[in-house]
Amino acid sequence: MAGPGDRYVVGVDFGTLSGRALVVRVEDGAELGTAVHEYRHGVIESTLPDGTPLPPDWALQDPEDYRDVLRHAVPAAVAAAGIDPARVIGIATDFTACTVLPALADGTPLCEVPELRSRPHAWVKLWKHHAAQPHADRINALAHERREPWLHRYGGKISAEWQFAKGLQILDEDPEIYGRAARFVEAADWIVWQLCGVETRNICTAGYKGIRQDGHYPSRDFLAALDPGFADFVAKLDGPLLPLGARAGVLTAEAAAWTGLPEGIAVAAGNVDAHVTAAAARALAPGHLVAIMGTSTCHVVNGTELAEVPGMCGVVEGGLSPGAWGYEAGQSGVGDIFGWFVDHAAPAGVDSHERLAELAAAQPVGAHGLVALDWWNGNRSLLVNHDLSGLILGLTLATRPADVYRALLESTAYGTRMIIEAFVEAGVPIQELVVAGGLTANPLLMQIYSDVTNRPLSLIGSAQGPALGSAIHAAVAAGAYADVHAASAAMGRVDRDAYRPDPERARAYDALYAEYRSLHDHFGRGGNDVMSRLRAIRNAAVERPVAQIDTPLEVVA
Ligand SMILES: Nc1ncnc2c1ncn2[C@@H]1O[C@H](COP(=O)(O)OP(=O)(O)O)[C@@H](O)[C@H]1O
Ligand SMILES: O=C(CO)[C@H](O)[C@H](O)COP(=O)(O)O
Repeated sequence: MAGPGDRYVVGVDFGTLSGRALVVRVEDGAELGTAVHEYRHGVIESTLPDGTPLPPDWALQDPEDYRDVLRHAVPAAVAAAGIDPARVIGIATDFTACTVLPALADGTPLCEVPELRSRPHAWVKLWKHHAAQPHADRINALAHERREPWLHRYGGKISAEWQFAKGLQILDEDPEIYGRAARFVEAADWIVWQLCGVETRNICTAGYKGIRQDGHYPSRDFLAALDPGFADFVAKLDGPLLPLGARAGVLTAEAAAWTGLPEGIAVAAGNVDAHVTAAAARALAPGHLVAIMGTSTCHVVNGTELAEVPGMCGVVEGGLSPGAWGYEAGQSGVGDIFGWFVDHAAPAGVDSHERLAELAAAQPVGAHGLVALDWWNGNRSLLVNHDLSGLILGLTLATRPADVYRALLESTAYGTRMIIEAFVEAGVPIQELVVAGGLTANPLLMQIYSDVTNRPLSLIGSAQGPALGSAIHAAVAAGAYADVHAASAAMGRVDRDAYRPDPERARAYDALYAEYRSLHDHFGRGGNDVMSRLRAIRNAAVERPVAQIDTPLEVVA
């Protein structure tokens, strides 16, 4: 219940398909009201809103959809909470990342410049835009050749999802758009710019999604060697860099009118949906790995020492919270893979998560005879290759939909186990596994993760982890707490050891995991590059107009 002397903060989580606002009491983190606003354009994958076609592997968004979240979800959350908006003292946001846009010097997205609306490269590139893989390959090859010192901070490879690959793709494919982009800005920072009218950059996206290490981006020399036109790319990225929980500015009159919140309240520095969740799960102490499981999974953990973990997304000082080395790894497809099966493969009658999970839960481990590789959306960690694709091995005439569904759930658990083992082997201790995100609602999935990793699983005590994490950062930015650690202790929630591994199932999974590992290495580490070849064949086929496909008409006749 809201009390008359209470103070509140608002956290806004910008996800892949929607934005959610949450009103939280500063003193104890109580969640008082929430609202979701679906993006009108969702993920723009096959054509721009005006019908301009997009090539394969593209994923764009419309920045106006983000402003609409401020206009709709924030006032609705405040109304649901039944509080007096005048008692809100701060707002903070978190975003998917690397979700990045080219903009004019004043922050206007290039896709909002009328003559540029039909140019695909003028739009926001969503984190899962995977068409920059050739550009990531070029960056990685040159960085290895030149032994660039920052490469090991990214597990030895920069991802096609990150800023430099996406920026280089723009330069390569639409140099005019590249030239018009005075700023190349993470949506995480752009939304803060919209709220407070001041352009800032946050240490988290600059480190993990840009390549900013030890105070520097890659050298001009390196960028010029990639492409002379790319030499000054960093000038588009640089800006006042803020630690997490810092105050970026105050709410402008315009943003106050959008949100219904008081003009002049604190606006926190930008942050990432995954990273901000660690504070909500009270998991900022070293060794508490948080897996934020939804469309994709991000794994974040603080460490006291700097270690190089092959295949991780990155390690950034202060990237998760000030005063520690924050590590990130991830799986690009998790809930999306289960969703694909339900929507496109499961027959009517068993085409719901609930029904498939119920049938799959009745099976002993291994009874389906299947093992799958969870690469439906490429592989972020440990292989960092978005040309990889999915595989299901062991199908027979006896295989039923629930068997495949279970194998897909398990495949993502094996992927997480690979990541945990990579951290531990590289000297980053993992003491606790905490799960957050929408997939915590699937008990079968949670038990499988506990059994496959042979670890107890703690669950975040909130269904709105990222939004609560943002609210915690808003409280710090507003000066209610000395730092993020203190705010997390007072406002975060975790249910410790909610799932425990069963020793027999864990043993059975060890055998299946060994099979997963060997398939993983075979298809992902050069044993057989068939997945890359299939991707190239597909790309050539879809890029060719149908009329040019060589149909052997005489044979058909
Ligand atoms: N009961 C379920 N079991 C497994 N996957 C699910 C279930 N319900 C939804 N999903 C999948 O989870 C994803 C949504 O997760 P969520 O955490 O809500 O979203 P986001 O990652 O965008 O924040 C979708 O990909 C959907 O297909
Ligand atoms: O890369 C990430 C964070 O670093 C996330 O995977 C990305 O932001 C998408 O998150 P979600 O699956 O929750 O929509």
